[in-house]
Amino acid sequence: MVPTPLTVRAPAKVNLHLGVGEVRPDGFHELVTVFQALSLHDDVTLTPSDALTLHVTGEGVRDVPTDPTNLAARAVVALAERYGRDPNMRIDIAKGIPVAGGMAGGSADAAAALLGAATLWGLEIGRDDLDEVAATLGSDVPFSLHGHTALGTGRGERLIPALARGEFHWTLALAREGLSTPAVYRELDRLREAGDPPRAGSPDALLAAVASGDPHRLAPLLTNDLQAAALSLQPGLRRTLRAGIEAGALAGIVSGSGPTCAFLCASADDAVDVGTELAGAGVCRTVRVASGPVPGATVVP
Ligand SMILES: C[C@@](CO)(OP(=O)(O)O)[C@H](O)COP(=O)(O)OP(=O)(O)OC[C@H]1O[C@@H](n2ccc(N)nc2=O)[C@H](O)[C@@H]1O
Ligand SMILES: Nc1ncnc2c1ncn2[C@@H]1O[C@H](COP(=O)(O)OP(=O)(O)O)[C@@H](O)[C@H]1O
Repeated sequence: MVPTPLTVRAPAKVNLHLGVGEVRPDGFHELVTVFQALSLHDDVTLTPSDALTLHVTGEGVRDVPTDPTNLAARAVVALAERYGRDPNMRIDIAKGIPVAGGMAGGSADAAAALLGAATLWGLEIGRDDLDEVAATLGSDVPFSLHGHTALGTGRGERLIPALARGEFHWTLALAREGLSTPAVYRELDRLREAGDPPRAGSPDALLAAVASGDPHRLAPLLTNDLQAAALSLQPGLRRTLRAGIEAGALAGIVSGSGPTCAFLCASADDAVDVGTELAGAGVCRTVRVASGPVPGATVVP
């Protein structure tokens, strides 16, 4: 019998608010963050096989490992070990999320692989069990499973769903080179040792703005403590951020650890206009438009 493949789609994210606290004894930083899942996604297809193999196509394939360090492979192995299953399968990843772009592409693949493997094996486990395995794979993986808009605390893995009304429209400027997440956290630590860069306050006003559905109210509240560190490592991003505002975006922010810049726009049409101007200005590798919030990892019927 020919094995039946199963495809799971998982979204990119942007941090609308990213407050970075102190370094914990385990090396992670204490976070208060508001995630939003966006309509830019990876598709992960699992096909039962007699070996665990990986095949990657699409955005940034050159930089995605096809060995057991790939987060989707690690997800399948972690779940197989926990529930006594055979991890052998073919994993096909169609990437739409920029690699090392601060948009949780690897986490999306891990979340998709977890949900896919649990579905293929018919595991009767709850979301809590899946969340527990997800958090061992990366701080952002639980959010990639859940999607929508959520407040994240701890190292980002403890989630509380947040209310969001309507649809927010984004233009994303993808950079030529990626940024390493640990390097950006280290750069923030260095900047904080050398001075006292401003810190994000409480996310309460931002959460109220997201609930109102009004992008004009949300725009001035977008904040990211990692932005100063990302700009310090890639100073050219300042130009990208300026160009997006000049093109008519309501606000621009580095997405998570960067270097993708995310621009909040007043409408879907504005997002396309901002993208066209940014592409013409030569300040980024390429542009995408996206909207949010969208659901987390979902089996594609
Ligand atoms: C910065 C954020 C914002 O959402 O995402 P990206 O922008 O990279 O997608 C996350 O904190 C990244 O989450 P994720 O990419 O899952 O990171 P992990 O694999 O858990 O950790 C990678 C490394 O980042 C640093 N790290 C991560 C999370 C955290 N709360 N404190 C940290 O200091 C640590 O150096 C850790 O070893
Ligand atoms: N399935 C995967 N997709 C993308 N990157 C992966 C994957 N598995 C491992 N990685 C590695 O994880 C690192 C972080 O990539 P990614 O998750 O795309 O970015 P970010 O952490 O900035 O959101 C990259 O250096 C990449 O080589």
